[in-house]
Amino acid sequence: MTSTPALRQGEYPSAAPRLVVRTVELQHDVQLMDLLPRDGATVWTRRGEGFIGIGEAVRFDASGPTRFEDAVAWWEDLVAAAAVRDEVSAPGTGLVGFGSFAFASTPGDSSLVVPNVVVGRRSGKSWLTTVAVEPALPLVPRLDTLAEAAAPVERPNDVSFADGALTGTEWVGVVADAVKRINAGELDKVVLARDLLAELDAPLDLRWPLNRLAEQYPACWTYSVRGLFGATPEMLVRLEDGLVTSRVLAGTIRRSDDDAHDLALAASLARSSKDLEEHEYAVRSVAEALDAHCTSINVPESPFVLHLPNVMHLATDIAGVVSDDSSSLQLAAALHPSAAVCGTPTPVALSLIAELEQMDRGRYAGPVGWLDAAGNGEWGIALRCAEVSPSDPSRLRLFAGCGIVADSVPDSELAETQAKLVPIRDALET
Ligand SMILES: C=C(O[C@@H]1C=C(C(=O)O)C=C[C@H]1O)C(=O)O
Repeated sequence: MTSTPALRQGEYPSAAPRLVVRTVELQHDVQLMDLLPRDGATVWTRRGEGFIGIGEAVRFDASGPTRFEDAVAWWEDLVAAAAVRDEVSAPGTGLVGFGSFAFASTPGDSSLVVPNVVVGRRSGKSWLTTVAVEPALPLVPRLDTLAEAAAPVERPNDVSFADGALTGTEWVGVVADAVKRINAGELDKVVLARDLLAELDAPLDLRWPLNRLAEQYPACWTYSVRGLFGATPEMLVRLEDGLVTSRVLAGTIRRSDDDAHDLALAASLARSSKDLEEHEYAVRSVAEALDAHCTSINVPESPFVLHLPNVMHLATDIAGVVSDDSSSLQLAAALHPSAAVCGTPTPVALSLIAELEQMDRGRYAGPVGWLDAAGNGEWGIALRCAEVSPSDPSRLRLFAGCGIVADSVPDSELAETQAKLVPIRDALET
């Protein structure tokens, strides 16, 4: 498969590379995760549907405050120049890009990738898209050769975890500082995160945690883009044929091992004024940002409780009809950072995060997802994730954070981060 060197912001020639793209329907059903090669792939999947992407036809790397608009401009040029033969013509067929964006404007490290091969599956239909950079022609792989390339999955042998930027105790102190600043009237809500380091005795075979996450967290979107992988329960924005939806989460309670007790916990979460307040900030930030791009937004009056195997969240599904020609990536840019991962007011929360967390979030809590040439796409928030070190594939950083409001109890917030780290820790260990 051919691949071109990655282009950086400001480096790409004014004439975008001309891609030759071909999508064909597959006559038999596929198991996406069975097609993943050992040496990494792009993944976006939920309940067996979605995509896997192999190789890299072109990639755009961006950073800084203009990372989204630069990626949007690059994508528009790419779409305008591409020669596409699409025999399926549905959202996610033809030219598709996969992206992962840094949470913060600095230092930042964001990418949009077009794989050489994309296999997609949706509503019982499967398709294969191949991409080449002219003058090369797309190599149409046989799926059985892809499956053969998928060598047996290697299970991690030995994993050890260590504190990241701060110890648990130090982080509790930081949360206590944030509560004081909230009570002093500086801001209403801030989302504080911490990182954990993982070291394996050999380079990680990403297929191992990806398979675990997809199996164990079917309500979440399992993703992997350039070494950032996880299973997120939060959909920042989905755009399909003009209809926009968003799943906002904020307000969390840990699950017990007892289903009856969990029901009582879910009821207490739905009544908790602290969690409802935290949730309201997040819903409002998304609804206000979408309002500028939509007509007839529907925001349910009260949240429902989303049950995941490790935690339960207050959740609100917002829907609207887009009134301008924004693509899903432009909407994601408009919504980021929502108060679910940043706080209220946004600029104050952003600077408090930079001051208190003492770490670079990287692409954690940034948008991760895909878009097609028509602008359709899905952008989740990169949560419940780990980032593989680009220089050493046996080292990873894991992340988790919590919304802090006036009534937050620092020790409970630490316990909440531990519960949120369970999916990714288990996926590396079991
Ligand atoms: C920040 C994270 O999660 C976010 C914060 C939540 C909360 O504070 O209750 C809940 C879901 C997410 O919006 C994370 O998982 O790292």
